[in-house]
Amino acid sequence: MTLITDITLRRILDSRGNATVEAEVTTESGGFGRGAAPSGASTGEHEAIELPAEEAIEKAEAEAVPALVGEVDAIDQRAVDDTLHEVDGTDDFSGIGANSAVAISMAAAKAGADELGLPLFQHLGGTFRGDQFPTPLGNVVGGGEHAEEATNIQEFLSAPVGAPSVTEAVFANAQVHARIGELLEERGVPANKGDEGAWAPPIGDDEAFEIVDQATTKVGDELGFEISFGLDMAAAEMYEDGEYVYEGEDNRSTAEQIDYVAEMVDEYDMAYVEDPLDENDFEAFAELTDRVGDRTLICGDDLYVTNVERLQEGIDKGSSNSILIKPNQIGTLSDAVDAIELGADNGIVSAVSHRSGETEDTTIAHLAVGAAAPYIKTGTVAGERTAKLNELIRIEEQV
Ligand SMILES: C=C(OP(=O)(O)O)C(=O)O
Ligand SMILES: [Mg+2]
Repeated sequence: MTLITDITLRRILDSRGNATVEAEVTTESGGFGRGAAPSGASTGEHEAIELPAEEAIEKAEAEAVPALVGEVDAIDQRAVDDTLHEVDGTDDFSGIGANSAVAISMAAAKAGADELGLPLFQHLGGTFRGDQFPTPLGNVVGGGEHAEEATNIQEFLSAPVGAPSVTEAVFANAQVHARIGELLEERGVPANKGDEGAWAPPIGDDEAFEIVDQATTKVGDELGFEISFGLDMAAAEMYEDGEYVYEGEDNRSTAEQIDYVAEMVDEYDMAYVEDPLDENDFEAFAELTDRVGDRTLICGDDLYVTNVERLQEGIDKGSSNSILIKPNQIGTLSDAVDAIELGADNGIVSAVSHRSGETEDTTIAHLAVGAAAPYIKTGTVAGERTAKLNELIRIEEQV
């Protein structure tokens, strides 16, 4: 037994400058772990509830800390996460806040790993994990809820599917990002950056497709392996009164949206499309997956919110062949792993993901390796993004 002996919660800054929750967990024999909650901007309607940081801390200090300290073994991640659910008493973590829950869950996992003297990915995944690395999906151009006056589509993602190692894939995405900067400059397009460090140029989606295609092809040719690309359309954010609203273009009906995405998949041979349709439209997702799911990944983020019940509905309806995994959408690492495993048992490919508001926390890099997720989406260049990417490079060196 290695009981948790202390939990400290505090407010720290996230990458947008907002307050978020950081947790520190200490165990009986000196194990220590620290975890911090990320925060989304284009959040799904069905996500677990993030409370204002101060309130989440107060509630967790009153309810969760006394139930964990001196009571639960830090190595037993299921027991930690079950306790968080019990004391919260709701099905969406609105009692203590999903931000407090996920920070404690991640800090306890790290304390457990420290206690065992194991890297976190191995504590999470077990002895036989650590030999499969995710392909990093790198946000290189974007707009939507992540940047003003930029593309309608939230994220254009470099996808180095042919990279021989995760290290080479990480560097490839950085090179694509740099190449896009040059292309924008050549075109005289002034480009700021969005919340995740992707270029946020004032151009239409069509031009962004062209530029990203050009950059991924060029860098892929230079490096000698395939770099495809993909999208996060975050379509729930565009969906108003039964139509997908595109600034500067005609709106699209659901049928037109499906046609548009299917055409773009084939025109650009895209590897991945996240949230192409509204977060409640399991049926439209299924129609699109039926059309193009044999040649690309159709991924549900806001559709599933890392929730096994929603994922089961998607499996039953054939809505997608991929799921995005965000631990803070559901509140604990155990719930996130359950979603990855339910997906894997049903041929659904997982992509473990950051949020647009992030911290230096690197847990998701370990989660992706420990759970053998085929993809990770965690940005390309900004410091809170490279924290995870650099951790993947270190993990690859260790195994
Ligand atoms: C990372 C994303 O953005 P956010 O964290 O704002 O939901 C996303 O939509 O996949
Ligand atoms: Mg998304």
